Amino acid sequence: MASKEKEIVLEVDDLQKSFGSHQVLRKIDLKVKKGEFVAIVGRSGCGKSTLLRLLAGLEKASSGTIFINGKPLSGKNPSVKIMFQDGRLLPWKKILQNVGLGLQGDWKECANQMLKQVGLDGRANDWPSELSGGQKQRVALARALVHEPEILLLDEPLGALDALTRIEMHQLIQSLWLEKNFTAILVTHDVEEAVALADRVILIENGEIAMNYPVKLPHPRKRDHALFSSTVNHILNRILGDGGHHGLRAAKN
Ligand SMILES: Nc1ncnc2c1ncn2[C@@H]1O[C@H](COP(=O)(O)OP(=O)(O)OP(=O)(O)O)[C@@H](O)[C@H]1O
Repeated sequence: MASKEKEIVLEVDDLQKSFGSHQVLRKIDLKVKKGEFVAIVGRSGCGKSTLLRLLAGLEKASSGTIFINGKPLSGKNPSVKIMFQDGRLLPWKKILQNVGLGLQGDWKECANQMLKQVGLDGRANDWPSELSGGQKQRVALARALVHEPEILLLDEPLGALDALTRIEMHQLIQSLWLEKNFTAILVTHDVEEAVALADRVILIENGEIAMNYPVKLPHPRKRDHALFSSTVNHILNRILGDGGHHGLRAAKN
C-alpha cells in the first residue's frame, strides 16, 4: 500500500521565522506530495508570503528545515520557481526575451512554444507595456513554467486582476497543471480561487497551520459543480468561525 502513495516533494519541518523580535511563523510543519496543488490562506500579515519566500529560498528561516526531494534547501533551488502578483517582467525586454530569460540553448523555440501554451502566440515581439494586466501574468506564468519546475510557487498571482480575467487564469493554470504535473503552492486571499484550483486548503493563523482542508471535488474544477459553492462556504465559515473579518473574500454568486 505504501508504494502506491505519492512521494513527498516538499517537506517543512518545524519552521520558524522572525523579523527582529517579531515572530511571524512559529511552527510550520507541512508535507506536500508530488503533483499536489495546495492553497494557503490566512488573514493579511499572517505570514503567507513569508512562507512562500522561504520555500523559494529567497529568505532564510530562523530555525527549522525545508526539504525538497529529501534534501535540505539552502538558497535558491532550480526546481522551484515563484510567480508574483506584479509579474515582474523586464520592461526593456520584449515578451519572448522575458520568457526566455535564463534559458540556454534553443531558447527561442522553447519560449515561443511556452507562449503558445499560455495563449499568447503572436505577442512575442511586443513590449510588456503593450500587454494588459492579465496578459502580463500569462507571460509571468510562461516565464516560470518554461523552466519545467517541479514546484511552482504562486504568490497572489491574480490578486490585481478583474474577476473575469481571474476566472480565465484559473482555467489556464488548471489546464497547465493537469498537463504538466508540477506541484503548486498558491497563496491567495480568495477562498473561491483556492477551491477552484487546490487539492487542499491550508489556513495559517498565529504562525501555525490552523486548518488543513481537503477539497474533494474532481479536476478540472467547475464552478457550477453542485458542491462548489458549499465547499467555499464551508471553508469560509471555518476560517471566520470566530466572527472576525480577516480580509478574506469569496465572490458572491
Ligand atoms: N523583510 C521584512 N522585514 C520585516 N518584517 C517583515 C518583512 N517581511 C515581512 N515582514 C512582516 O511579516 C509579517 C508577515 O508578512 P507577509 O507579507 O508574509 O504576510 P501575508 O500573510 O503574505 O500578508 P498579505 O496577505 O497582506 O500579503 C508582516 O507583519 C510583515 O510586516
